[in-house]
Amino acid sequence: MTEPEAAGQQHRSGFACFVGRPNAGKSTLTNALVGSKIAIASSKPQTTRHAIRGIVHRPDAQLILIDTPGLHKPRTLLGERLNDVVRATWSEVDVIGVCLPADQRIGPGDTYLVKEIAELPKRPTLVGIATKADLVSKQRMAEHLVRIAALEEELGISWAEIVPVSATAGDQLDVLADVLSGLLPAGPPLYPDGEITDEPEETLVAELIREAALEGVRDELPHSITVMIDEMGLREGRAKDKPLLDVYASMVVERDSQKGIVIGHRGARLREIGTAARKQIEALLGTPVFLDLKVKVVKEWQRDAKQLNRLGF
Ligand SMILES: Nc1nc2c(ncn2[C@@H]2O[C@H](COP(=O)(O)OP(=O)(O)OP(=O)(O)O)[C@@H](O)[C@H]2O)c(=O)[nH]1
Repeated sequence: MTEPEAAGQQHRSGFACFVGRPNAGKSTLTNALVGSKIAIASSKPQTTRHAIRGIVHRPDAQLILIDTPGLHKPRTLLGERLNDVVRATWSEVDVIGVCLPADQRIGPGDTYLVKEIAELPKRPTLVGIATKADLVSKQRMAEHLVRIAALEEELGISWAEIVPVSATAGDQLDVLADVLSGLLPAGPPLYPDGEITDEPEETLVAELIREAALEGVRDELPHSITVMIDEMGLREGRAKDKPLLDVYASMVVERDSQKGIVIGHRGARLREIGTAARKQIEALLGTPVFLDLKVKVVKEWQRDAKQLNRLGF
């Protein structure tokens, strides 16, 4: 008998994702719940085809957090496909946590998202999460919670719970984890303990490079950049205690002008991106890294179905 069974509780397991406007605090919250340790396993998820961001292991529950890209007004084929992925993910999780930052008024961006969720044919359980609690007074938080509650009637949804939380201060994280776990179906753990994320290493590395490339230039390159890992592997002939990981990657942009932005004056930007990405990859994988970064222009890759398939979308 496992511990929770002995205590008369049922073990629960399932999937959740966080949604919210950009900067709502979704990533920070995910990291705070999962913890800083990122273990990479090569096994593919059996129960979902979506990217797993992290797994919260508890004696009484296993909460699997799924990553979704943001929902955008689609202007390109890629935009449409991403939105389809988002909706498919939303329909398959058990719980959606809607992140509504307490330091911002609830606005059209938030209601648009919640309306989209309200219109799903199969709607998961919803939890309202008032993020960034540390940034506001008690009184402002109270008003915010009232506004969140009012969305039920305005948009025709219902919250299973509304939870204020601060990911950075660590306040109420345990309450949120309890609430989310409690809403999962009864079932055994779906992943072995210790397995935190099961994205293939190459996907994570590509994501880190993309993050570094977008740092500071988000407005100039929205969605127009993708990263391909051309080759990745431990360098041969190195002493066991001195491994070096070689990563050859290409950043793919749509236009020559974007290539210029990524490369920067005399290659300064490209060097910055390389250094930032290399540090992140080293931190993630715990191995010194040699990173070779190229920039390629693939004209209009976002509109071209063949290119999209080649780039893995
Ligand atoms: N003070 C405070 N800041 C927070 C908290 N959570 C997130 N932030 C900050 O808010 C900013 C956005 O946080 P993210 O976690 O990146 O937000 P996100 O929703 O994942 O953003 P996108 O990836 O753009 O959708 C970052 O600067 C965080 O440091 C919090 O609980 N308190």
